Amino acid sequence: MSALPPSVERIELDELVCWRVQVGDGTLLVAQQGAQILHYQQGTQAPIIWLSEQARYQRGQSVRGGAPVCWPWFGGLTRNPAAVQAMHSNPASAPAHGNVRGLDWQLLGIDQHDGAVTLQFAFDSRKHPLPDWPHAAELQLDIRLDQQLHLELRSRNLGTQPLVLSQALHTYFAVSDIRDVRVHGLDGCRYIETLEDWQERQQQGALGFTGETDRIYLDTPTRLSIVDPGWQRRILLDARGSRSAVLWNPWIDKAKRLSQFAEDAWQRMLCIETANIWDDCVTLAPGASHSLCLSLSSEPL
Ligand SMILES: O=P(O)(O)OC[C@H]1O[C@@H](O)[C@H](O)[C@@H](O)[C@@H]1O
Repeated sequence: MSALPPSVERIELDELVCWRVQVGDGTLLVAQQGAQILHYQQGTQAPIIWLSEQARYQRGQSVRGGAPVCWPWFGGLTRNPAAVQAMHSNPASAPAHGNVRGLDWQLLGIDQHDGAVTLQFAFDSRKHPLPDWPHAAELQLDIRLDQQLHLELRSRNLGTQPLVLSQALHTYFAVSDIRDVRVHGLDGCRYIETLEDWQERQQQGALGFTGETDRIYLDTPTRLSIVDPGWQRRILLDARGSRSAVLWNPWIDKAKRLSQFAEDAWQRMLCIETANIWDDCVTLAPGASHSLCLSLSSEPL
C-alpha cells in the first residue's frame, strides 16, 4: 500500500490558529502564536512531544507544553549575563523567557517538497516592537517534518549595534514515568544548579530524576538522548548552534504552582531545552545571523 501524500490543514483551537501536518505516519501540530509546536507523534507510538491536558489556547498566553520559543532572553532576565540585560531598558520588569512565545508570528510560507513539509514563521521586531527592548531583529523558525522533525531558529541583527541574546527551544518531551527515564550525553558536563544557589557542579554519568530539577548544562554535546524503558524507546535530540541545555522537571510542589498543569503531570513530562544561555549567549554584529537547530527522532530500545 502506498503512503498517503503529505497534508497540511488549518484548524482553530479556541482562540489560536494552528496548522496540522501529516507526513507518512508522522503528525505535527503548530500554533501560529509563538510559532509554537504543540504536538509531534510518529505512528501509533506515544507522542514524542508532551502537551498538557490542561492546555489553554488563548491569545497572549503561551500554551503549556509543546515547544515554546524563548527569545530574546531565556528565563529571568536578571539572571542573564550583563550584556543580555543591557539590551533591555528595565530588566527587573521583564517577563520570563522573553516575549515572543505569546505573540503572533507571520506565516511566511508552507513548502511541500521531496515528501517533506516545511512551515516557515517569522517575527520582526521592527513591525512589532518589543516593550523596553528597542532593537531591530528578525527571528525565523523553520519547522520541517520528514521522517524526523527539524527546527531551525534563525536570529538576524537588522540594527547598527551588536545584539546580545539568550534563547531556547523549550521542548517538553513525553515520558512514560519521569522516575524511570535517564538522559544520556551529559556525563562530565558542567552544570549550574539553579535550585542550590546557582552553584556550578559537574555531571557524573547519566541523569536520572528523583526530585525537582532545574539545571543549566554547559558545553553540551551535539546529541542528547532520553532512554525510556517504560515505552521501550529512545528519543534522540541532535542540536547545532547550541552548547547549553536546560533540564527541567517541576516535581510535586512546583507542579501545584504552574499554570495549565495537572497536579500529577510532572510524572509524564521532561523538558530538555536546547539553548544559548549563560556562557553560551549569542552576540550578533550588525547584519549577522545565528541558527539554533534541533532534530528530533526516536528508535526502539
Ligand atoms: O512557567 P514558565 O514561564 O513557562 O516556565 C517554566 C520553567 O521553564 C524552565 O525553563 C525554567 O528553568 C523553570 O524555572 C521554569 O519554571
